Formats: sequence, structure tokens, C-alpha cells
Amino acid sequence: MAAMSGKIAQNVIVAQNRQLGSQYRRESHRPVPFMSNLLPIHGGKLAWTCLFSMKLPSLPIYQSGFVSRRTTINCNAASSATAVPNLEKVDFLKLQNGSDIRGVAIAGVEGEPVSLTKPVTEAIGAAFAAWLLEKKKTDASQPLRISIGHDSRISAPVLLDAVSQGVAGAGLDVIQFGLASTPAMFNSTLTEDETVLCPADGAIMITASHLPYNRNGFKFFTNGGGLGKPDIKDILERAADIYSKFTDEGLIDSKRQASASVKRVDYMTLYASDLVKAVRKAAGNIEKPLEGFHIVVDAGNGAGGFFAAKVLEPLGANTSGSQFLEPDGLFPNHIPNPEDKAAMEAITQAVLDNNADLGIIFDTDVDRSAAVDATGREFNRNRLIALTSAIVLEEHPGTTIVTDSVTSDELTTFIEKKLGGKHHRFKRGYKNVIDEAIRLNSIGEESHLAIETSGHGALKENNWLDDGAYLMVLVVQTLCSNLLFHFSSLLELSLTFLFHHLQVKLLNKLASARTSGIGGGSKVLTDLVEGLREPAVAVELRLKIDQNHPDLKGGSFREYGEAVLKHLENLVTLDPKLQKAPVNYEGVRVSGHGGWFLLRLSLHDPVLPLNIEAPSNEDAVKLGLTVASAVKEFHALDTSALDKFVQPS
Ligand SMILES: O=P(O)(O)OC[C@H]1O[C@H](O)[C@H](O)[C@@H](O)[C@@H]1O
Repeated sequence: MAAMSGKIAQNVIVAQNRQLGSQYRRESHRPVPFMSNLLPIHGGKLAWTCLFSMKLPSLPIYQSGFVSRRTTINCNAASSATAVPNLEKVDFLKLQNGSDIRGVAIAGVEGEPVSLTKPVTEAIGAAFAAWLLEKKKTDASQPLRISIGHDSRISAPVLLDAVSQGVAGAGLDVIQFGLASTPAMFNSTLTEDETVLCPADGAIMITASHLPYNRNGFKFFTNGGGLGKPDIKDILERAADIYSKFTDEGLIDSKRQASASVKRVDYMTLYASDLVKAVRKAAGNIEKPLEGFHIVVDAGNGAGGFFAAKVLEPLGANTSGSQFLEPDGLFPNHIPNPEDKAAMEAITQAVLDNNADLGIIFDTDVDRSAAVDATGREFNRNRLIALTSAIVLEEHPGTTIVTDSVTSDELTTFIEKKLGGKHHRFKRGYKNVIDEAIRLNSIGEESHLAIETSGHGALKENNWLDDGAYLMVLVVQTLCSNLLFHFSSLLELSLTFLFHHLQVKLLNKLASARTSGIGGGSKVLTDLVEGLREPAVAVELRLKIDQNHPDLKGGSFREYGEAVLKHLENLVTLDPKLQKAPVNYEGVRVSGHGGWFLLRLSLHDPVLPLNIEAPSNEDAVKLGLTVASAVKEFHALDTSALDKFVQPS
């Protein structure tokens, strides 16, 4: 990778306590400026002007088997995450959300007490460090380094402070990136560039994706990819153990010394410039392949604002009219989520108001994306999958496209009849679809694309990395591909530029069409999904399970949800107008009345999401009534949205 201009922005003050006293003690800390002004943290609410402090040695040494040094880090400000004599009991395993950790980080929302406290977060940082040390089987002479980035959430600075303490307290070096995207964090484990202290041995992204402002969480990466469920469970078990010893002075080991460091680097500038180079290369080494294109970006006040100024503009695109690029963790404009109706309306309006060729929208941490064409037609959900499938199937005829469970029957027809591919509808969850595609390849079934209606997408050529921005690169490459797009160079670059791959792919498509003089705007993209039939009605209703309701009888919401699904399944078999999907991996999926519905358990919330698609409102209501009659005896379920939907208008 090329050297970046920003270089290392700063060394946060690191006091290396090589000669600690014989007692583990809570040192006093002299506040030292955090020097955030040296980092381009995109302004906005997270451009910390405050002083920020870390008091690392306030915790006992973690995991005595591997920690050989102790660290004192003085930044300035927020209080130490530690020195809490009577810590609350915490069920760490409840923080697991599939292959992520998620919790509540901001108090004030009724019924949602803070679960990601500073000590909990610090324990999680220490646990990841312990896990990584064990995985890498390193000798302690070379400290491992962990990169840490975050999205725009207002809890980010506090969690960054705490998780950094956990990592550095375990003797590992911390490299803070500031505001970053999830894909960039993974990429930092692959980047070979000492000016940004990469490759990192492990990476942590502080994010709760599109969830509300009060939540936050962690995603973890090594150069092997994102950690899976068993690893997350392992880390949480270690964290619980570390946490339980926080007040245990018996852990003190006088012989240990500390020399871990916390540094800050401007990684995102390097990362963005590498994406720019990727598109240029794929476009035949043209400096500004997007010249003449007007592309508006909506980052929803998440971390994706960089895509306009640092990727599209250097490529020649006009990005005027782009909106919500400034990070603001209260998300005042709309939820940063390409699945959200208001979010899609906002980017569509921006495209129309600006007569733009294309609109691009990201989620908070930029691993999901969607596009809007020049006519205001949305490329999200099934349409985005159809578009990406068309591009991938051009390159890999006959390949299997793995999707999540809420994709439409029409998408199957489109992929199989129009594009000649195979549609494998699997489970919800980006990790589920990616793992399934990898599994298929391992048993000899070729699959090049795993993609969710949520906008998460991963390509085999991109090492199965889940990257919304790379998806949009695919679009733009498509636009410029007819004359200039070289697949071999895309392949080569995509092995290097693992993230933002899908966005970049879409950008390429756009640029190639322009160069070859095919129509204006983004017609080339619209043409690619020609033939995808779409239902007149497509709704998702989310039925919440009240976890405190006596109907749960002390059981979990999952057990309750499973009971609802079983009951629905039994009812469906009694109705001759309905057919259960012959192959189904999640929930109850049923065809009938010209459409289908799927009721399933949410991956992480006490919710049963219900998707209904039908050729008319009347048919959709009929399907809805089937579900309504099945759930009416389940009093812990909030069925108000469904009741409203099936009500005669
Ligand atoms: O099951 P749901 O509540 O609809 O949420 C499902 C979503 O959960 C998380 O956000 C995952 O990152 C997504 O990959 C998944 O699509």
C-alpha cells in the first residue's frame, strides 16, 4: 500500500513503567492532552476537543499466564474505567449477539439499563487481548498490536477509553483510528504499512450498527476475518472471569512491568486513497473516471461521510447535495440503515432534488449500503441483490447466490430464470450467509456472492469480507466498465482492497457505461435488473415479545418465540390454501394467495419479524390474518402492528 500523507498523527502519551513497585497499586495520573486536533475526526459531535484520560493500571493484571508488562497511559479526561470496589453482577453471555457483542451504553431509555459499563468494556478489551495472545502464541518480546475504531455513537469516546485500557492493561499495544468503518478495521489487519502501524494483529470496531443511539457494541477481527460465535462466547467468558477479579488484590504480581502503548493514526485517509486507486486501476488507470457523474451520498450521520470527499471526489464525481455526512451519534435525520423506509426516502429525495446520476447510502459503520438510480428507483433489499447478482453472474455464470431468508420468490425467479444462476435462500444474518457460501464452496458448489436484504454483501473475490462500500464500488465499476473495466485488475485490486468493495464495484459499473456512451445517469444499472418482478405489497412488521410478561413463565423470549412459531406451523398445515416452503432454514415461511409470508425470531431482539409480500393489499391481508389468528393467544406478543395491518380500511 502506498504511503499516506497523514502518517502517524500522534503518540498518545505513554508512560512506560518499567520499574513498578512491589505492590500492584492504583497510580495517580497526570492529565495529558489527547491531541485530538491532529486527527481529522470529521468534525461533528465526535471531534473531541475535550481532554481524555486513561488510567490504565487501575486494574489488576489480567490473565496472569501471559501478561508480562504493565502500562501506564495518560491521556486526559474521562475517569478511569476501574477502581470500582463493588462491581455489579453482570451476565456477560447476554451481551453476545451472534458474532458481535451488543449492549446498552447510554442510560435514559426506559427498560434498557446500561449493560456496557466502563468496567465491563475494559474487561472485554482485556479478554480480547487474552484471546488474541493465545491464538497468536506470541512470545512477549514483540507486543501484539490491536487497532481500535468506532462509529459516530455518543458513547464511543467512553468505550474507546475503557476498551483501550483493557487491551493495554494486558500488555498489548493500542492503535486508535478514531472514526472508522467496520470494513476498514478488518482491513487494518491486512495493510502492510508501518506508517500507520499496520498490520494490526487484531482489530476492534466499536459499533452497534444501525441500532438506536443508546446501544453500542464490539466487532472483532484478525487477518483471518471477523470472529465467529464460538470465539465471541470464549471472549465473553474470559471477560466475565477478568471482571470477577477486578477487585481481587491477590492477582497482583510485583514482577510484571508495563510497556504497552496507545497511539493514534489517521488510517481512514490511507484506506480511502487505496479505494480511489482501486477504482482508477479498474477503470484503466484513468485519473478521474467519474468525471461528469453527479453522485450524492447519505451517511445518515454515521461513519460513512468520508466516501464523498475522500473517494468519489478524487475520482472526479460531483457530490454536491450529499447529506448527513457529519458524524452525529444521536442520528437526528434518520436511522442510518438502508433497510429503513425514511432513510431510503431521504436519499431518493436527494437524488431527485439534485438531478443526480446516483445516490449512495450507508449504515452507521459502513458495512451495509444501498443505491438509488437517477429516476429515484431504490436499489436496496431484493433489487440490490438482483443488481449485484447480475454483475457477479456476468463474471461467474451459473454461480450460486446465497441470500438471507427474507428475500422474495421473484428474486429466485430472476436469479435462476433470467440470470441463469442458482439462488440459495438461507438464514438472516450477514455472518450466516457468508459462512454458508464458504461452506458451499468447500463442498464443491461454487458461490461468489453472499448478500442480505439488509445491504450486507460479501464477495468470494474479496475474501468474503462484508463491506457495503465495496458493493458500491462494484456499481461504479459497472458504469465505467464497457470500455475500460478490466476484470483481472479488479480481481487483483479486490484482493488488496477488501472493504468498500461492493460500493466500489457498483461505481465501476457506472463509470464504464459513461465512458462507453451508454445512456446517461445510472440507466445501465436499471437495465441490469430489468425483469425482476416486484410485489405490489411488501411489508415487515416487528412483533415485540414482552420479556417481563407472566406468559413467559420464567422462560426465555426465544423459547416463547419458538412456541409461537410451532403453533403457526401447525395452523398452516390445516389450511389447504397455504403451502409451507419445502426448503426453509429459519422460521415459518408460507406461500399462498399469490404471495408469501415469513415469521421468524429476530437474531438479537425479543422480536418476531413478519415479512409479507403479495400481489395486492387484499392478498397481503389474507396472509396477515393467518398469522394474526395464530398469535392471538400469545399475550406477551405485541401484535398491534399486525392488528392494524389486517384491519379493514
Ligand atoms: O433479525 P433482525 O432483527 O431482523 O436483524 C437481523 C440483522 O441483525 C444484525 O444487524 C446483523 O448484523 C444483520 O446481518 C442482520 O440482518
